[in-house]
Amino acid sequence: MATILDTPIVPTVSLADAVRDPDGFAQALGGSFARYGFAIVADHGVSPELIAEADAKAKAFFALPEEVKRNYANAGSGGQRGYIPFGIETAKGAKAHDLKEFWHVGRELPKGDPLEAVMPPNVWPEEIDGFRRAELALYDALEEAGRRLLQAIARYLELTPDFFDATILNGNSVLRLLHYPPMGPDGPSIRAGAHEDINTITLLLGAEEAGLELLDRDGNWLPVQPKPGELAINVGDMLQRLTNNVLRSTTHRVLNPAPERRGFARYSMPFFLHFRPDYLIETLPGCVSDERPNLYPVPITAHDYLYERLREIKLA
Ligand SMILES: O=C(O)CCC(=O)C(=O)O
Ligand SMILES: [Fe+2]
Repeated sequence: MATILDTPIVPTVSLADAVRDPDGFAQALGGSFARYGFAIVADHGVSPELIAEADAKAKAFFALPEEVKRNYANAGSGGQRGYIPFGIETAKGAKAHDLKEFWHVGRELPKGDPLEAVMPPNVWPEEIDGFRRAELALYDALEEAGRRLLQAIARYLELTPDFFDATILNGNSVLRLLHYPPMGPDGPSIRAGAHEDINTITLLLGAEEAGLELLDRDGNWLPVQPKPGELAINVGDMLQRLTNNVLRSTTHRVLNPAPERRGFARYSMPFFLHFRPDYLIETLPGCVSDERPNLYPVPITAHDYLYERLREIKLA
């Protein structure tokens, strides 16, 4: 049988180019969002050692017995911190829950910080040595990569390049460590139902195991196939709203792979980059015109918007 060589549909862009040719990179990134609603980014500055360490600690946690993991299910924080067991998150409007368990890491705040009112404290599994250090290091590195990507997005939108820096300072960003267990050959076909992300942009690591698909502007489901270590980036609802849908929040889902890979678990690590809670999401004037009237005339803070949406996916 002839081998079909898979050429990834969404092309890879290199964040290293942002230093050499900031405008060229901004156009490449923005063009990928315009065409696919996703971008794949190499040379993002998050070191392979850091990724491997964070991944190993997450896997060690998920390998713990269910009753131990449940000690970290932190019902009081609206699903924003600690362990979220199987059977909770349900894509908006979907009947079946997703086949995944996950862990949420949030921002570490100095004691007494006023933001404690809206950002619950982190919890840490005491069974896994070095978990806290590894996950916080990845959180910081992904936040910095996200800031650099937003500088390119600002250029693409013809804003000053540092426009987003202040909007994400102390943002309510969340690192999600995900585990989808292996399935039998006859298992269900969907690992995570079709959804959009709520936040500003998402930086996803660990999507090299097949299954992630995006819904493109023509209504086709296309595979997202980053190579190991590359980041898959998508725009979330908050940036869609701010840009009056110039940048679209792309629907995506995770399918169970072909039967021969069904016996493998999927571990992925999306970083949901958020605006700071008091940032007022008010349509950018440059994204409104006669042909594109303002779809969101009433502004909303990032915090209020987040909680509206978390209730819809049964996390709050
Ligand atoms: O597992 C993945 O690769 C994607 C996860 C995802 O889309 C999400 O958790 O929002
Ligand atoms: Fe997602």
